[in-house]
Amino acid sequence: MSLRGQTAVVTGAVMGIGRAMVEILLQNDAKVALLDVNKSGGESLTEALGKQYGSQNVLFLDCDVESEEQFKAAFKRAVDAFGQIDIVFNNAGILNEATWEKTVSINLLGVIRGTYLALEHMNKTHGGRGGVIINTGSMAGLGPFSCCPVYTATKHGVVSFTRAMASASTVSGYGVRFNAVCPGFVQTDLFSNIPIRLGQYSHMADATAQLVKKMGVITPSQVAEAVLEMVTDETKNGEALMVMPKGKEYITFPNLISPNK
Ligand SMILES: NC(=O)C1=CN([C@@H]2O[C@H](COP(=O)(O)OP(=O)(O)OC[C@H]3O[C@@H](n4cnc5c(N)ncnc54)[C@H](O)[C@@H]3O)[C@@H](O)[C@H]2O)C=CC1
Ligand SMILES: CC/C=C\C[C@H](O)C(=O)/C=C/C=C/C=C\C=C\[C@@H](O)C/C=C\CCC(=O)O
Repeated sequence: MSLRGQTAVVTGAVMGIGRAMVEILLQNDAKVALLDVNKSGGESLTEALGKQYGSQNVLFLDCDVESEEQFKAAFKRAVDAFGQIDIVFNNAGILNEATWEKTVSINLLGVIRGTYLALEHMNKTHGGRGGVIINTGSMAGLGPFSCCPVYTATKHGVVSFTRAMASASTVSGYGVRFNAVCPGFVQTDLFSNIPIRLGQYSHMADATAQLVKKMGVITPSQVAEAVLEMVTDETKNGEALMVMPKGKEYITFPNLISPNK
């Protein structure tokens, strides 16, 4: 499906899953703003992408998702350059159980901040034209992952926030769909030096390596394809899509109000 005429904002866009998403969006004719803290990497990537897809279709914005001021300015610059925002991929995240407050700040607060700032431009009840917001959760957002409790908590938060926002949007008429992507292990930079990232849980690194061996590892492009499905399929709202080597699966959550349904 062509996304011609649509504009996307991707956080954590320079490497890994974010970078794969940027490429698939450009391949499908969207204009893309890349937000990241990696300024030099972002500038050189954007120059290369500009040569391939047209420099008018790609924009790098130096932005730390922990900073309200930088994030707000980045959305404004994206709107100034492209006219509107239709697609937001709140993807920036880290895994570090030692600096756990930073993990919460980037992985959860960054997603909430990105969502609220995006709504200022997209919300139909405030003059926006609607769209879709995809947040990066994880399989660690669906079940407990004992080697990284804080990372697990942030990803559960992302999944729950996304589902609640989907309901809030429907009830309130925002015209914005919300979905979460929940990958298993993905071959990226984040998936390196695991013992150090686990901090006080580094003694669980061997058990984690066994889990990785059992589950297998996917590529960033496989995740990007799953995200694209939730971007383009207008029936998808409030979904959590798990992505693993054996395939994709939309998660069914228990109905807590009418448990027998
Ligand atoms: N790699 C994996 O196995 C999995 C990763 N995820 C999630 O996917 C998302 C992306 O992770 P990866 O691509 O694996 O990581 P990565 O480390 O390859 O890329 C992360 C990108 O985010 C940027 N970034 C980091 N902090 C930032 C900040 N404060 N503001 C803006 N940009 C920032 C980095 O510069 C980098 O470009 C994260 O939310 C992660 O939790 C989810 C499931 C599995
Ligand atoms: C060490 C963490 C490596 C990468 C983190 C990556 O960012 C990520 O999010 C990967 C998640 C992969 C999760 C895979 C399976 C998770 C399963 C759990 O939800 C429950 C299953 C088993 C529990 C085993 C345990 O360690 O407690």
